[in-house]
Amino acid sequence: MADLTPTTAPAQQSQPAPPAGAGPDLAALRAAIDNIDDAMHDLLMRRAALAAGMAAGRVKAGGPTFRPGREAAILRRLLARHEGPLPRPVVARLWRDIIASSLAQQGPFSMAACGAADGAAAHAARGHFGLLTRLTLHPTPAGALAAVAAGEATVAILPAAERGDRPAAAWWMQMQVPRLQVLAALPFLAGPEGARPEALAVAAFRPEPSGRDRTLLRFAGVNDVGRIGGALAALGLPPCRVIWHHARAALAEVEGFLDPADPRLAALPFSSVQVLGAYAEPFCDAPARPTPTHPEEPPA
Ligand SMILES: C=C(O[C@@H]1C=C(C(=O)O)C=C[C@H]1O)C(=O)O
Repeated sequence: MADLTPTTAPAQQSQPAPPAGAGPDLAALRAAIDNIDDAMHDLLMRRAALAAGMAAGRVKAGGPTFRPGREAAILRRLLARHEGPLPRPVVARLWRDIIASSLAQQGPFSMAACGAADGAAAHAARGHFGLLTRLTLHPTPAGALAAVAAGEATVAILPAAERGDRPAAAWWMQMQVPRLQVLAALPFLAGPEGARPEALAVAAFRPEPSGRDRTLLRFAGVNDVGRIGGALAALGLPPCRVIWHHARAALAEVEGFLDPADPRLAALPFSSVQVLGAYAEPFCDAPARPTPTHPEEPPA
């Protein structure tokens, strides 16, 4: 691990003199912060060069540059090891911006969200892919999906499906699969346990597992939606959630990353079951453990 202990060596010789009254401790701490900033900046430049090199060197062999499963695994690892006063949402914010910039290093990347600029989908899109990623707004989810299908945007950001959505809002019923797939849920850092994703990202390629995933299954022509949960559970796929629509369609969310060729799907007693995609299970936030500044008092 890098030695980040405060040193008195200034990072730059041209620092302004500390204000009158500021003691040597303040100057030493500021010098330590300057050294850390330089070290972080060096590492960020090295990271960006590696990401840019992946695209330039065709390491990805023409496959998609956007790999949400890998992104989720990175954030999950960092959030799990995180401690101290820096809030976890800040860690997620910083890395989402770093990753969004590395996507931009690797080729064109843009988003199509439905709704208004201050709407939920645009907010989730900006939160996940940063302020600098190109965003186009579409009046309907179908418009955002059409932009991705036409290659005008890399990902569509759509509100997460809810029971009782009007037909025009229930985009999952019409989405063209397998060409389009759900491959991420936003935000990755969820609120307290049980919080649902605000939005889903859809693109024209297959999702990849992140290690902890959920798969979305679309059922069409369903006469008795009440049978879906039991039928899935009987095959070892108990759904976390089933939502349905009066047009005899249902959307079930199951634990794990399911391959569309998984034989259990063909064994389901429904005429049409399709994998709509999968996403990394969001990380549930818990208060960061504070770093003790004093040795703990022994119990009385
Ligand atoms: C660097 C990569 O490309 C993208 C950027 C990532 C990053 O900045 O860590 C991770 C996954 C990809 O979406 C990669 O595939 O590893």
